[in-house]
Amino acid sequence: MAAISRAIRSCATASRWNMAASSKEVGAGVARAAAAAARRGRDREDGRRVQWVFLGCPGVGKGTYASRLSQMLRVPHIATGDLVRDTLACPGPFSKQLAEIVNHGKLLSDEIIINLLSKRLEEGEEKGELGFILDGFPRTIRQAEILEGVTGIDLAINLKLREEVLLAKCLGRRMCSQCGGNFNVASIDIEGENGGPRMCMPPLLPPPQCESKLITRPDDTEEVVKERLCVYHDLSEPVEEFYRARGKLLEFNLPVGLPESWPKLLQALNLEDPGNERSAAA
Ligand SMILES: Nc1ncnc2c1ncn2[C@@H]1O[C@H](COP(=O)(O)OP(=O)(O)O)[C@@H](O)[C@H]1O
Repeated sequence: MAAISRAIRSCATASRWNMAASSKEVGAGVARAAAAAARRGRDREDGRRVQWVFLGCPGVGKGTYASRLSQMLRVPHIATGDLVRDTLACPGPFSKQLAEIVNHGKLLSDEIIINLLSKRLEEGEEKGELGFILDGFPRTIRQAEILEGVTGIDLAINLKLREEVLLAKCLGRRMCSQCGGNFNVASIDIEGENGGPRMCMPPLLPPPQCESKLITRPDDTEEVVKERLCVYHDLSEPVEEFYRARGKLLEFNLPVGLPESWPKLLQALNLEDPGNERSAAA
């Protein structure tokens, strides 16, 4: 990890990322890569843990699924959006400058985001962390090239959901300012596409003690979410192709809510639900 964070930082600052390394692993089967990586993640004898990235539009649920998988596979869940929000919470000219960009739905420069990520990886390394699930990084081709040049990514999981659902989910997001819990007040019930089943997602409401303390992210307004979706299509969607060309992309269309999607995602990743493992062992 120390080597990775140092290398990422030096690539970013000196603009010397290794593009040659990026074409090495073309052809690895997605399912095989997923299964092998998952086995590594669950094998304590093997020093190597999974190194996965989550791709997908704002509001698709990257944070929810990345966080669940990271607990299951015992690797840190590193969300660059969280690193940015921690920085914004520290008052000063730098956070003011960042807020101007983030609250307009734009991406921060590759240099800024890579510095934040390198710092987080260094801190993790000091604590003995192994492997990672990145959420919200890479978001540009340049970020993907830098990452590929310094370490192997086993798998890129690309979550997909219809655009009108993404917008509703972002607008419904709430956080408790006291306990930090994440909720969603949106109640989604829309016609299926091409005669498919209706899409229903019930709200995830806060407990009574959090109700009066709910806050909304300043970048979760309709105008800014629409801008973030445009930025995703322009700058981040090409990253999907980057991993597809290397045989590392797992596309996953989220069926409906979490209870239905989670077991299907585990199935796509060749992972056993720990709940089922427990019942099998009993
Ligand atoms: N990899 C990145 N590159 C550039 N900017 C980033 C990156 N990750 C996060 N940010 C900034 O932080 C904001 C919030 O990120 P995140 O919580 O991941 O948003 P989203 O809900 O849109 O996926 C982004 O809109 C962007 O301004």
